[in-house]
Amino acid sequence: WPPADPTEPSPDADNGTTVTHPNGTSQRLPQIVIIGVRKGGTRALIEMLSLHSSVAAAQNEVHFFDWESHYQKGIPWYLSQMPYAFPEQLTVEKTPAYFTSSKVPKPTERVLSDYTQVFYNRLQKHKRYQPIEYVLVRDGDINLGYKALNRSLYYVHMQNWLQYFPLDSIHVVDGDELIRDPLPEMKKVERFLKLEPQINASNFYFNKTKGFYCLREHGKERCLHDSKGRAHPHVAPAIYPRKLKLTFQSCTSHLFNI
Ligand SMILES: Nc1ncnc2c1ncn2[C@@H]1O[C@H](COP(=O)(O)OS(=O)(=O)O)[C@@H](OP(=O)(O)O)[C@H]1O
Repeated sequence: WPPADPTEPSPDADNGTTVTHPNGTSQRLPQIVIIGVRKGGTRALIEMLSLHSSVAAAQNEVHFFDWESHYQKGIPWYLSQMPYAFPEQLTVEKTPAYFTSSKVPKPTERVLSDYTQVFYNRLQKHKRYQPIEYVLVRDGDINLGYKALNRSLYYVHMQNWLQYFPLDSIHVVDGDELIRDPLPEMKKVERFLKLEPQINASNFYFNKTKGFYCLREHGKERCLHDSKGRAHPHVAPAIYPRKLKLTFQSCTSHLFNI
């Protein structure tokens, strides 16, 4: 399907939530949002979900709810970032940064507020505050100010999402399983989204060179970009203090309790 063209004029449909193309496709706000977690396999998930004929995915990360400069552009801009989809298709976008952004889970008020304000308030463009890069361990203790570490505190971030979204509207994909054996994980996603079962074993093949599963669609094979599945640097075990391991353990158990 033709990707969203940001140079096109803003949509002016009645409610601002659909733009129709002559071939019967339209841009619609996403029914599915992959909120994270960063480096958790979100690109693999959205590409694998796109194998389903009832799914149309936004190609790029949209960063609508977490980047003030995008958010200020309003719903019409968000809509313009969406793929053209046939009526029976679900639209999906993925922005892993949503998961850890404290303001994002509270969408209704923000969206309504934006909807009324956006035409009147385009004056200010804020640049995101760039956090200082912290190190993993500081003074022998865990540095929770280190972003990469903080993002891993799933329990903390999930609490925030659960304040505004019922648990049954959230599906957790196991990123390790998505790497090890993607098909069962994708079948669970299909079931959660109530999609007709369609993704099957022939959609995946293991690529020995890449060391990951790649995708096969209509006879065409493709792997994820080279930036996905890179070798990780070796970290000396001494850098992990005991406390760090305990923190991860407790987070994991909370996540499983959800
Ligand atoms: N099939 C397949 N092919 C390649 N990579 C795969 C696949 N399935 C999951 N992964 C894992 O996805 C990790 C990147 O996660 P994200 O796409 O969420 O990263 S990002 O936050 O959008 O940058 C990426 O992390 P790295 O291994 O560190 O590159 C992969 O481990």
